[in-house]
Amino acid sequence: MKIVMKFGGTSVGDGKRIRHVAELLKSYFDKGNQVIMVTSALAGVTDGLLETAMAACEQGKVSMISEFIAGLKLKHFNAVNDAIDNKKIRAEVIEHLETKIDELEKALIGICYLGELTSRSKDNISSYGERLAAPIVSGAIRSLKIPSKYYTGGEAGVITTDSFGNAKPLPKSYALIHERLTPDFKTSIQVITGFIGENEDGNITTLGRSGSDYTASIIGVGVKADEIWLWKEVDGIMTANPKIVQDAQTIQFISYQEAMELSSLGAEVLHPRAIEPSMHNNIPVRVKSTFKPDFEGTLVITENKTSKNVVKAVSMIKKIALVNVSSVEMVGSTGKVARIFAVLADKNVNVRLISQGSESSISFIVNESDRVKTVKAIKADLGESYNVDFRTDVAVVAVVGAGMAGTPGVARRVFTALGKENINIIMISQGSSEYNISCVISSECVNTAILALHNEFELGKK
Ligand SMILES: Nc1ncnc2c1ncn2[C@@H]1O[C@H](COP(=O)(O)OP(=O)(O)O)[C@@H](O)[C@H]1O
Ligand SMILES: N[C@@H](CC(=O)OP(=O)(O)O)C(=O)O
Repeated sequence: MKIVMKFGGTSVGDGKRIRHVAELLKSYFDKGNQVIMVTSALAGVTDGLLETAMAACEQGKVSMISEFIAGLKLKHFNAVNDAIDNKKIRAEVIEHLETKIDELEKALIGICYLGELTSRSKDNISSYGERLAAPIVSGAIRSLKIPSKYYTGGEAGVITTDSFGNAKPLPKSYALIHERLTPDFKTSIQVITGFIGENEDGNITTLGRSGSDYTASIIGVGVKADEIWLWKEVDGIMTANPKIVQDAQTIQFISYQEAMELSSLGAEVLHPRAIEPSMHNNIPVRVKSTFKPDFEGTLVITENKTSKNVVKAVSMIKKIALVNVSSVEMVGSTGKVARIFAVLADKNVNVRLISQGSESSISFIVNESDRVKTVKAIKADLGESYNVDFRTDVAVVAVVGAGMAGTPGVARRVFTALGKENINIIMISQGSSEYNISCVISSECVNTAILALHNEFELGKK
């Protein structure tokens, strides 16, 4: 079988875990599978890079950069020592990392002096997490006597749009990936950096936070994989975030559509766009635990195998703002709502849920970090006769499942379960697919709400 396997940041969190990942890859390769690996950065590294770049821009302290670089070196050199036995390979990898880390240090010092951090330089800096991880993983595989090469996303053929921080692959990527990766497919395990691509001018771009899942899907389509496996720290896609609901269960089968809805409604287990390329090419996606390789996890496929559950999972979105726009000018006139969303699209604001209560008002959810930009943009474009305000003390809870379509009474059960816990529903939204019902509630109640909905739809242990 031809399998693209992606390992997340926790799975490659340190040298011991990388060694475990290399052994896992070898075991599948030895069984006669053709395996390509997509790696994330070591856990916490992307956050550290972005925080340091922001601090460099705002505070301009070069001393702070030396401290960060020392920590980064230690983390990666320790990982090399724990993951790779072969001394020659170790030395090669360390030498490569030294060069890359020096390059990164210079870039960060440049940001200090310039006091400027463009979205292009932000992508360049944040790409180092994966660019430091890939040589270690590839070295660990070679140390197990399996040939391996590593590539950045761009080198592998992931050529993207220019939208730094949120880039999408250009259609030509798929043929390029095929051309570049196929020759060595059978004889080696190739390691590709997740999360990053390259625009047509050769600048590094990123596919959005947690974008390595998306890379795996893109590479899977390019090499015409039989399956794409996303290895995680959890047992698959579960009925709720297992960190919040203790008796959350692994969902054995889920459709592409349901998985997409679930991830866009806050289940951090998948990047929201990760499923799209696989879905269009009908490639099954398996979500598995690195710590329990024999457990099957979740299979994401076209046809949803029948499930007696109307609702498959519950999810939540935090760190959001609820924006309300109202004006009498909206009553009986056309194009005003379109204009609001056109303004937001122009400012790159992602609108996550929408609800129109009456002709004179509309409410929607944006990421908390976009709240001020949103209000300013609407006021600037539509004028002072528009009343725009926001609140940030809110969260979204959602129930997701294809079985909801055409099944009466689901909304009643959602509202009753929340009502029993005295939770006030501020806004409701349901897509016409009827695959989800989402409610905006006070953020203090979010965990209680998730538990109440998980119980109401009997998603826990039977
Ligand atoms: N419905 C869900 N099922 C499984 N995990 C979930 C769900 N909702 C949120 N999560 C969280 O998603 C994370 C996924 O695992 P992780 O190994 O961190 O993935 P990655 O490193 O690929 O981003 C876990 O931390 C888990 O708590
Ligand atoms: N390292 C990137 C990309 C990624 O996908 O990471 P992870 O697989 O650990 O979510 C990030 O932190 O956003």
